[in-house]
Parts: sequence; C-alpha cells; structure tokens
Amino acid sequence: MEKYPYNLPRLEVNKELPVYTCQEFRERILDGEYLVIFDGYILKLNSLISNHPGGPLAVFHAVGKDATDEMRAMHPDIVVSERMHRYVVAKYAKDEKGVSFVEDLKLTFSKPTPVDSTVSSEKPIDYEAAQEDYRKLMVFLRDNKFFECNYMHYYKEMFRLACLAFGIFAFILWFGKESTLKVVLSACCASIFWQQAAFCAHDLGHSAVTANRTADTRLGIILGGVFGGLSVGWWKKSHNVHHIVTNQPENDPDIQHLPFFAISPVFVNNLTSTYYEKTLVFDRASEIFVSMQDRLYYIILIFGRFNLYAESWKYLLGKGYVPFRYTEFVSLPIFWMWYLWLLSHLSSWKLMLIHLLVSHGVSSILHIQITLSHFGMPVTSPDPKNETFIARQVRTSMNVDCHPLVDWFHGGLQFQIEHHLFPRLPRHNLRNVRPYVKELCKKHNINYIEEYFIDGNIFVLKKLRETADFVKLYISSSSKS
Ligand code: HEM
Repeated sequence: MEKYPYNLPRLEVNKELPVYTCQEFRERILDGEYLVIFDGYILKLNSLISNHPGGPLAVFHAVGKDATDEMRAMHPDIVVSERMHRYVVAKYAKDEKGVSFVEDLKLTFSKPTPVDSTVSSEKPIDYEAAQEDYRKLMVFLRDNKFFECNYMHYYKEMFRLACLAFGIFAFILWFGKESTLKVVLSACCASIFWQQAAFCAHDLGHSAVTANRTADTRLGIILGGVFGGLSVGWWKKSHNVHHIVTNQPENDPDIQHLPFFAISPVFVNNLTSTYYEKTLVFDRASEIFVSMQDRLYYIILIFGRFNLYAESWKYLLGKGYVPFRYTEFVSLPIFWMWYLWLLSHLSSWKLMLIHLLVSHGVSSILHIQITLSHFGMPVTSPDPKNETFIARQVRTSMNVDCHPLVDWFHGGLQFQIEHHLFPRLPRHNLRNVRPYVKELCKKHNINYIEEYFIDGNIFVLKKLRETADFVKLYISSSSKS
C-alpha cells in the first residue's frame, strides 16, 4: 500500500527554511513564540491566535505539539492547502521522538495530560504505526466519499423534528380539552425535539452538513437558538476545545464540573482550568457532592438544561469575541417568546410548572448521552509524550452499541470514537466507518470500549463511585491529620 501522505491536502512551502531542533523549538516557546508542528513543518501562530476562527484555545492547546492529525481532522482541505503555508517558519529536525514536547514546560495556557502507567493496555501500543494506519484510513474514507453528506438523511431528521414540533403544540392547542396527561405529552415532545435538534446542531457545529462553516453555523443558530434557547457559539467554543484536549483534566471544559462531579481523583488537587481561567477549588461543597456523585448523577442532570441557558447568556453578554453575536442575541429571546406563549395557553400555574419541569427533566436524557461518552474514560495516559491522536481519542471516548433502528435516538453520539477521530464526517456515515476503526484498534492493541446503553450507564456510575470512594477516604484522612 502507498505510504502516507497521499490524497490528503498538503501544506506546500517553496522557500528555504531553517531547521529547528527540539531544544530550539522548546526554547522559542519559552520565549513566547506559539509554535506548532504540522507535517514536519513548524508554524508560528502568534499572529493567528486572536482571530483564529476555531478560537484561540484550540491553537493554544496545539502549541509545542505535532498537531498534524488534530489540524487535519478539524479543518476543511482548503485551510491546509491554501492558508497554513503563511505561518511556516522552519522545518522540524525530528531529533526527538514524540508528538508532545511540552510535558516539562509548565505553560500557563495549556497543561499536559497526567501520566499513569497503570492505564496501559495489556500489550504495548506502537503509537506511530497506529498513526500511520489512521492516516491511511482517512485517505480510504475520503476516496470512498464517506465525507460527503447525503441530504436524504437530513430530510428525515426534518420530518422527525416537524412531527415532534406538531406534538408540542397540538397536545396543548388543538387536541380537545386540557388535561395533565396532554400537558405531559406535549412536554415530552418538547424534550425529544430539543434532543433531536441538539444532534443536528452538533452536526452543523462541525460543518458536517453543508461543509460551509457560515451556512452550517447559521442553521445551527436556528435549531439550537430559536428552537432550543441555547447559544451555538458558546457550545462551539467549548466543544472545539473538548475535541483537541479530550479528557485532559485542566484543559477540557466538558469534564470540569466541580462542585458537582469529579470523574477522577486528580480533581481533589485544586487544578487550574485553562478554559475558565480559574482554579477548580475542591472545597467543602465539592467534598459533599462528589462523595455522593454516583447517587446524585441523574438528579443533577435533571437540572442540566437550566445551566446551559445560563452559560449561553453569560457567553453572549461577555466581553470576549462572539461570532454571529447579534443573530444569536435575537435567537434566544425568540425561543422564550414561543415557549412562554405556548405555556400561556395553560389554565393554571400548576400545569405550566408541570410542562416546564417535565420538558426540562426529560431533557436530561441528552445530558446522560453526552456525559456517557467520556465520564467513564481515563483522564491520564501511560505516555502522553508519544501517544498519537488516534490512541488518545480512543482512550478517552466510549461508544454505545445499539440496533440501527434506534440510531436516531442516540443521534450519532453512540459512535463517539469514530466521531472524535473524524469530527467532520457526516453523522449517518459513522456506523459504516465503525468496522474499519474497530479493526484498526484491534490490530494495534488499542482498547476500543463499546457498551450497551444500560451497561454504559452502569460503567459510568462505577467510575463515579470509585472517585466518590476515594474522596471519602481523602476526607477522613485529612480530618485525622
Ligand atoms: C496555520 C494554522 C491555522 C489556520 C490558518 C487555521 C485556520 C482556520 C480556519 C480558516 C478555520 C475555519 C474553517 C471552516 O471554514 O470550516 C479554522 C477552524 C478551526 N481550527 Fe484552525 N487554523 C489553524 C490552526 C489550528 C490549530 C493549531 C488548531 C488546533 C488543533 C485549530 C483548530 C481549529 C478548529 C477546532 C476549528 C473549527 C472551528 C469551527 O468550525 O468552529 N486550528 N481554522
């Protein structure tokens, strides 16, 4: 078979370049240069950082790393072949092995993955060989048009959304005399509608529908903002970071949930969040909640959606750069207008409250689905310096096994591993790609975790309980000393 790279977009540089050794690369980073390795070239990204369309944090987390696979996975071809060359300043001497050279640099903007050699799989992984095969798989998928979106699938999604939207209104406005049952049915339609809309907004957020970032983001704002009351920009900001630094305790906002949850004992160490730019203090409230987190898991998730509304508004009203700020500003009030207008047709406060609580409570299914993908997976790596993109993404993600007939219910999140390896791959192709990924993981001894939905829940609860037990011990030992 042809050796990588072929039929992948190339970064071409037609000028003489200096060659930086690893030591020079490191020294320059310590001097304030934001250097990233892509395909053997060193890119200096100081001038890009503040106006990078994927946000500054995505770039910060690539500094000091060979981010070839991350960058290919997140960008359309044109960015690689026509935009990146401007930032190339040198070639990398490859005098040291590894994909991350920052483990000992103590950077403020990006923290390394903690090391834990007990996380290793039974047989050692040849990270480079796995990377080579991952890249070949990428070529195969491109050649066989897996990255092309079949719109027929989205027509079905639109039909499903239309039926659910009809249910939301019909049970209250059109189906005869008011009753608690009809209010509950309308609320259930609303929560399933929001769940399905969130799946589509997720695809759009990755530009995996039209492949045009502006068009997809606008459609995402309609689905997520107008129909769901959530800011797509806020979600994209944290989600892009989550994809680059999945399950890294100090960098990944998707696992930073103190005082309510800690998915690993490392969170007792008052870590610094590079996303929230603050210390994640493991205080008394954290001790109480985390020591009971396996029992509180579902209860807390019931209130998850209210937190998302608050985060969306905080983001839109904040001082930072917000793409499509005004469109988003208009979209969120429209959501509250139609939702409150609907509730205004109910005859009592009690029924309004039932609708609000049931619709938002049942929405917790989505939060369970989201957290299931990573909460049970390790935050530490046996060898972060050498662990390549594919090995890291598979180590930190879990799939949910299900019958194809219920794929719609899981919305693509069930193929979390494939999604993290190929974030721009259209959702409806994830199932077809799964056998190739499984085979690749098997060949390279990479642990591919896939559970049925109920087993996956049990798996996550067990992991949460392990950390809860650790915290109980930690509290009792610190109260004795
Ligand atoms: C020379 C370096 C880079 C250039 C010129 C560049 C440019 C761009 C451009 C033009 C987009 C918008 C793509 C679209 O229209 O869909 C984008 C998106 C993105 N970039 Fe970069 N980028 C660079 C480096 C990086 C690095 C180092 C990372 C981190 C691994 C990164 C992560 C992302 C992400 C996550 C997005 C998705 C944004 C979104 O759709 O919300 N980029 N980048």
